[in-house]
Amino acid sequence: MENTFQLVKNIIPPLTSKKHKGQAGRIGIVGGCQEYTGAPYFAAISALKVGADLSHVFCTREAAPVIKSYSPELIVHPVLDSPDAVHEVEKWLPRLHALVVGPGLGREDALLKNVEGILEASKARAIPVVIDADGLWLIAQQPTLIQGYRKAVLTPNHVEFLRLLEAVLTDPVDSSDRRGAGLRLSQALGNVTVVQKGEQDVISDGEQVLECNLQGSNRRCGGQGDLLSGFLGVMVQWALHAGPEKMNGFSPPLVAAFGACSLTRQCSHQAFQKYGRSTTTSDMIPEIGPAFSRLFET
Ligand SMILES: NC(=O)C1=CN([C@@H]2O[C@H](COP(=O)(O)OP(=O)(O)OC[C@H]3O[C@@H](n4cnc5c(N)ncnc54)[C@H](O)[C@@H]3O)[C@@H](O)[C@H]2O)[C@@H](O)CC1
Ligand SMILES: Nc1ncnc2c1ncn2[C@@H]1O[C@H](COP(=O)(O)OP(=O)(O)OP(=O)(O)O)[C@@H](O)[C@H]1O
Ligand SMILES: [Mg+2]
Repeated sequence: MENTFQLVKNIIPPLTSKKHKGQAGRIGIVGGCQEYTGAPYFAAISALKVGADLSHVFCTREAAPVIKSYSPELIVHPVLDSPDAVHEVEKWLPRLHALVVGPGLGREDALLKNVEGILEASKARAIPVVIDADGLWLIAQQPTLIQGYRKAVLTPNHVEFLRLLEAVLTDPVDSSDRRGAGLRLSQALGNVTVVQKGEQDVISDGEQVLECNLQGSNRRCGGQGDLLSGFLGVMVQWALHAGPEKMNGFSPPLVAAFGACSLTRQCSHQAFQKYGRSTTTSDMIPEIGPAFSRLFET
């Protein structure tokens, strides 16, 4: 794993006085509905805390005031359930470096239809997309939406991964062979990167497999995956910007995913050392800076 940490270090843009606001990352989160406001908040704040300059949330009308009230740092657009949602998001796309689609999105048909349009518009502009949570529900219904799009990264948990396997692979596959199953799924999706979260995170782009088994914690409180998706939104565009020559033969999304997984686990580890059983995802947020320094700035 040591060498892979070096690859992540190579993609981190230096902090210098020569840059203007926005150059380290402008990220959009697509998600947030009546039931779920925490998930898009976690994804959006983690993007900022890892180093993005601006973090936008595109959510439903009802969810917006709630998400805004969590943080003055987020830019919140209450557009996702509007009749022209796709256009409302599309007009921001030229100003965004990456999208994270799914945290707290819910599964309402009308919203998923809008997200379909947003994904098509993002692909047309070659914008990297991280797809998580209910975004993966949509992909399981319609895998062709991201088929062959190498700037897409999927971040399924255990259940979401099994759902994708079932939807995408025609032959039976032994899901207990996590490396083999991840490789097969990625290949079947045309080399979309797949991050299988779990006791070890298994990451594959259909050609290679990386595993992240950095010590995390035994707390499984909700929201940790949302933090991961926000980190990845930022890191995937850092990695693509750094270019393949800095990757030692790995693809940029693979290196970015390894970085995001490591950082999530390190934050979980540090928060658990302080709060033990009472650790929640909110306790991981103040750990982002120290965890990042520890892993990538030493
Ligand atoms: N504070 C919030 O607003 C949060 C909202 N969330 C949102 O909640 C929505 C549903 O996400 P879920 O992740 O619950 O997905 P699902 O609704 O597909 O539920 C998966 C279920 O499987 C269970 N499960 C997880 N790991 C398992 C394992 N290894 N073996 C067996 N069962 C397992 C979970 O407890 C969960 O009940 C998404 O929109 C998500 O973003 C979550 O991100 C958590 C935090
Ligand atoms: N058994 C485990 N041991 C150690 N770390 C784990 C374990 N399971 C998951 N993780 C870590 O927890 C983080 C979130 O993964 P998880 O599977 O809980 O995602 P999720 O269910 O999508 O979370 P969320 O509640 O945000 O939707 C990842 O960094 C993953 O590495
Ligand atoms: Mg999740």
